[in-house]
Amino acid sequence: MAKMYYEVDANLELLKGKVIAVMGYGSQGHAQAQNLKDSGLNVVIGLRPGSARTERAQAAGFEVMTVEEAAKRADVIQILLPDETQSKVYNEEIKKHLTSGKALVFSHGFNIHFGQIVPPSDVDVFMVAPKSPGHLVRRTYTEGAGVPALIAVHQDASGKAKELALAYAKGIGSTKAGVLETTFGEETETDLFGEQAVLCGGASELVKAGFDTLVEAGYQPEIAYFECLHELKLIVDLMYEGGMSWMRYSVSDTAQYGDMTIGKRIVNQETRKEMKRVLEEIQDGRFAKAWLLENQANRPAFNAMTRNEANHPIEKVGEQLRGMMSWLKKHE
Ligand SMILES: NC(=O)C1=CN([C@@H]2O[C@H](COP(=O)(O)OP(=O)(O)OC[C@H]3O[C@@H](n4cnc5c(N)ncnc54)[C@H](OP(=O)(O)O)[C@@H]3O)[C@@H](O)[C@H]2O)C=CC1
Ligand SMILES: CC(=O)[C@](C)(O)C(=O)O
Repeated sequence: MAKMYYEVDANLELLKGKVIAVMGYGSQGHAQAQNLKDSGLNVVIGLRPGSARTERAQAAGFEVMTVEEAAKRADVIQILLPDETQSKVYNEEIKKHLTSGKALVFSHGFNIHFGQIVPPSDVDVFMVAPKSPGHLVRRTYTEGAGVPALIAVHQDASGKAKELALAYAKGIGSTKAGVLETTFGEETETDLFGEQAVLCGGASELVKAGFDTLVEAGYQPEIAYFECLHELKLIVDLMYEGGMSWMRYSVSDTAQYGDMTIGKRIVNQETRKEMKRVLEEIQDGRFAKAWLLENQANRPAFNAMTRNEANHPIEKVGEQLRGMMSWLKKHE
């Protein structure tokens, strides 16, 4: 069993007295910056002039400046910009200020692993990757808890890179939940695979296929939504709490029998073969190349697919039903 690191394994004092620049104030940036600040650390925010997030960051008590200014002032630079923009911003605004003794931090290994950013050898380069969407990184911290995170060291110029990574993980609350050590390559390839084949991609296609099957057979769209999306969260919550066995204990035996007999027809051997092909395309860089080229072409396919997905009937039905479920926690 891999070693997990917790509060006692991390020393926040290593970051006290250092200026931490969080570049970006989006899903991860707003959460990590606020958590670090609430942990008593000195955080500044780097954003592009005119960013819509500037006011929100200032309202949260942060000094906001350009990425270049923040990089100049910082001892620790956390790049929480979109993966596809990090290389350009790094080369134009960060690289020149990444002087000896500083630390460069990431929450996803994409740009290091695929050679889009190549830092100088005299700086620490490490990762602290929360295994959670940013908004839950913040929500769990405010509730006195934390989300699990991965750490990885790419360069250890100071001899303390891992200790600094653990201190940073403690600053965002993750040592309350548990921190696992990995490599930039393992985090990058498993994270890309997870979000494509299981979490976002696999799950949304499974939900839409189920919803479409029921609606096309003439059942009410509301019923299809409750069955295929609303209840999926509840079932996954049970898996999260106690594994497949706890979920199967909690659901009816009828459901468990159907689960164990029909499930393998839905996610079958062909699905597993396709998952292996998806992983190969991640490992050999084909996905990374497609994503970087898509951005260089100003995202024609990304924009078209986003528009088409937003028009799927499940989105309208879901919006109407969520409005009726007053108990549902609305996202910030
Ligand atoms: N989303 C998540 O839950 C997770 C994300 N990660 C990783 O965290 C990193 C950040 O992702 P995420 O938080 O989702 O990103 P978001 O898209 O939510 O936020 C990006 C931030 O960067 C700013 N930004 C965009 N372009 C520029 C630019 N050229 N110059 C300066 N600032 C810019 C945006 O502000 P504006 O556009 O207003 O300028 C925004 O504040 C990525 O590496 C991602 O892989 C890791 C784990 C989970
Ligand atoms: C939340 C997370 O880690 C994801 C899905 O991989 C991402 O948003 O990058």
